[in-house]
Amino acid sequence: MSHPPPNAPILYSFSSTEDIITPLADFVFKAQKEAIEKKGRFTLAISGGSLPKQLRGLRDLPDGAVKWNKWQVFYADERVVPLDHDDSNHRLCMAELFSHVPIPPNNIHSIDVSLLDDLEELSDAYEKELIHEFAQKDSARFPVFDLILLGIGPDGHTCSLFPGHELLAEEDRWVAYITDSPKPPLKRITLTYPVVNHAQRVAFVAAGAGKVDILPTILDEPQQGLPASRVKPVYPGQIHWFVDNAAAAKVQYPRTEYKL
Ligand SMILES: O=C(O)[C@H](O)[C@@H](O)[C@H](O)[C@H](O)COP(=O)(O)O
Repeated sequence: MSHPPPNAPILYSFSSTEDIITPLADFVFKAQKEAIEKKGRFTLAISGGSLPKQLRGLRDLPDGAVKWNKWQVFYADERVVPLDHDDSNHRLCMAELFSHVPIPPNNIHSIDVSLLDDLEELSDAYEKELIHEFAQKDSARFPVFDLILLGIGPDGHTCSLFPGHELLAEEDRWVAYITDSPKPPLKRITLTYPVVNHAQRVAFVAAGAGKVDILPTILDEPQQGLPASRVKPVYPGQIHWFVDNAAAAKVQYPRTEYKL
């Protein structure tokens, strides 16, 4: 059976980093509304960096608009550190977003910190957490997240999938670990491409001049195979890029206007 080719990414570019906040909140809001109407729940994976802060528009939506109790949140990648450590993506997401909204703590799936010394066990346990959420309810080979929110590094990495790393070729596991991250901390777990590429939607957020030299390679020369370019959700999955003009200054890829 042949599958249609992946959808082309949609690029939205805004005047400033600040101007990303409202459309991004609108986008996440609509994604959760559609998912909850269809299936009664919203599954989200989220990474760290500046992304959690850029989601602050969600905090300003009218009370009751976001059905926080229907959200199931996983981390697209996580540093293998205690949950209150400065490097923890969970700590960051709690501080920037989740501690400000009425989401039940059990709906936020953090790593099992009793397993910090055994990465194999830790990533297996996180995979089991995903299986519990997805396989029993959806019975698919790979989880289909309603939305995965990602950043990119200046080297084109996304999640903890780094250029040239053997994990780029992982085809089976849902969650994998690395002990040799080129960027500290060394130890991380990450969702793999089969999971990222089965999502219904992926949204990348990239802002600031620090991304200006890598974005053209990711968007205009995907054949170079940088980790972020390898995110190609199977049809009908769709990638959306939320960037600012500083980051997109050298990108040729056509822009689309975001409609609120
Ligand atoms: O894993 C890491 O070490 C970082 O979290 C990294 O993946 C970050 O998310 C990107 O570099 C985007 O960073 P900004 O969001 O700050 O641009």
